[in-house]
Amino acid sequence: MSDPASDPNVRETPAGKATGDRTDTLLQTDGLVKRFGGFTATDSVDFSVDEGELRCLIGPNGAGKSTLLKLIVGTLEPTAGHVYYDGQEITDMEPNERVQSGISMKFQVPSVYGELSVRENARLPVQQLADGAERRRRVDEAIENAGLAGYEDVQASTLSHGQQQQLEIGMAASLDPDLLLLDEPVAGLSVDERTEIAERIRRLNREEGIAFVVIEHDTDFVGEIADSVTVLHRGDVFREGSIEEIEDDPEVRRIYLGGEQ
Ligand SMILES: Nc1ncnc2c1ncn2[C@@H]1O[C@H](COP(=O)(O)OP(=O)(O)OP(=O)(O)O)[C@@H](O)[C@H]1O
Repeated sequence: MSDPASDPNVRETPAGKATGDRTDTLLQTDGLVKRFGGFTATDSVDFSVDEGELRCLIGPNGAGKSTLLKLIVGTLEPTAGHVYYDGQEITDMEPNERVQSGISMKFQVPSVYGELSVRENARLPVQQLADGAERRRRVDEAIENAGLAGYEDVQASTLSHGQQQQLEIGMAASLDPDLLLLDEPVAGLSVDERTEIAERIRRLNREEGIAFVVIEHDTDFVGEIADSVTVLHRGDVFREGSIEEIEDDPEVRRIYLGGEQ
């Protein structure tokens, strides 16, 4: 990564991180707008994540949560606004470059290949690595992080839905990210599977120092894992705070329970 302070083409973050006075802001969006035709999915979103922070993103259906993550990982282009990561503007950076810079994402739609084995799946994200020993280490680490040691040769389609989600999280983590974005990683899972994934996420956060943004609807799960919570509503940040502050906020209750979306 180039030194932003010496590169005149690199735009500094609004927080001024790109200079010598580093803050611990890892990701920041500034006025991020995404329109689909005449519909505004995200409306001037200012959102930030600190290094090593575990932030959950909640909000009613259609609030713009998935859209915001796709804008951060670069699979959608913003209509307006900026994205900064580790002190540099990445708004125009290709998704694969963002991955190399340390942003990884597990999408809402499962992307494990059922006809491949666990090990073959785990090889996919790291197949570009030239160093064979490093590649094998990352594959083993992905399987270990997914809690699937002993399942290496099992066909992925025979895994439970929870194990497949864990495999995907392990694969996303094997890219050695500083920021991992997870879109509803426990949707449709049993209580036990959710607990296991909560532990997995917490361990990656504490032991590997990976910062997370996790989209999740279930506030019990959010309470188990989150350092902080952002509520998105009608495409913009509505509230930010601890899970206790968010749960006690009557306006948040109103947008969830009042049927207003
Ligand atoms: N490719 C697209 N084309 C048109 N509209 C879209 C597109 N993607 C998303 N939208 C719309 O943008 C809005 C926000 O969608 P998004 O998926 O970001 O919401 P969300 O908060 O993640 O919702 P959910 O909790 O239901 O997954 C929705 O009204 C959705 O229909």
